[in-house]
Amino acid sequence: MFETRPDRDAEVVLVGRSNVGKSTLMRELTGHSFETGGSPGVTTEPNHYDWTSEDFLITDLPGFGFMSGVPEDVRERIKTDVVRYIEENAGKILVGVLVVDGKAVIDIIDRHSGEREVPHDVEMFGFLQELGIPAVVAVNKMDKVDDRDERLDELAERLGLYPPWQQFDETLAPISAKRGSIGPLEAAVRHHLHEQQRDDLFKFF
Ligand SMILES: Nc1nc2c(ncn2[C@@H]2O[C@H](COP(=O)(O)OP(=O)(O)OP(=O)(O)O)[C@@H](O)[C@H]2O)c(=O)[nH]1
Repeated sequence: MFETRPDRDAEVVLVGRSNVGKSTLMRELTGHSFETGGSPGVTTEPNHYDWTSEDFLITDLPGFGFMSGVPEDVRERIKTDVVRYIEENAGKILVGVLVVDGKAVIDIIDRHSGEREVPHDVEMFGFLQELGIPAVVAVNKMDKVDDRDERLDELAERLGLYPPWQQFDETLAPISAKRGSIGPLEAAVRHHLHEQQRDDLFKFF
């Protein structure tokens, strides 16, 4: 882990609500061990690591949304910090990975959708796109989901992507971090990295 943000140009960030399995996923991606399943919302600062199979920085941003025992103003501050971090580093962030709980995400989104309310996950997805950062949604805990395609179609729809979800496999990556099956996420991230390398190459012509 690094104390402050290392001076590297290529970065992938991980964002997500509390308890979606971000630490479990980080362990799979980096080989480091992290505290998992402890009290939610323990991480309050960005943590930087090396992505083992690629030459870039992977940053675990603090979880946002509901955290039991954490006061509202602290939660708000964490979210503001996360947003600010992404804005300030947007030029270097190659991909934003939004981690969601595949079993719970639809209910959570629907519960928080209203006239004056945009659910955090939907908001974050839109925010990354607004900043021109390719977003990949790591739909975690798929081992708990029976009606897989139906769920993923529903999620696509909530994010403004027209089903069937399979059209968006660079954006929606069903995974199970706990079981170590994260292939779709690695493939989606690589897709965006290569696309950007290609764009960079074309700039010379
Ligand atoms: N069934 C299942 N459970 C998972 C999976 N990934 C993580 N979990 C469980 O979900 C719980 C939360 O996982 P964490 O990795 O601690 O989640 P987190 O997002 O880091 O949580 P915070 O520390 O609150 O930000 C733990 O009990 C994990 O074992 C998965 O793929 N499938």
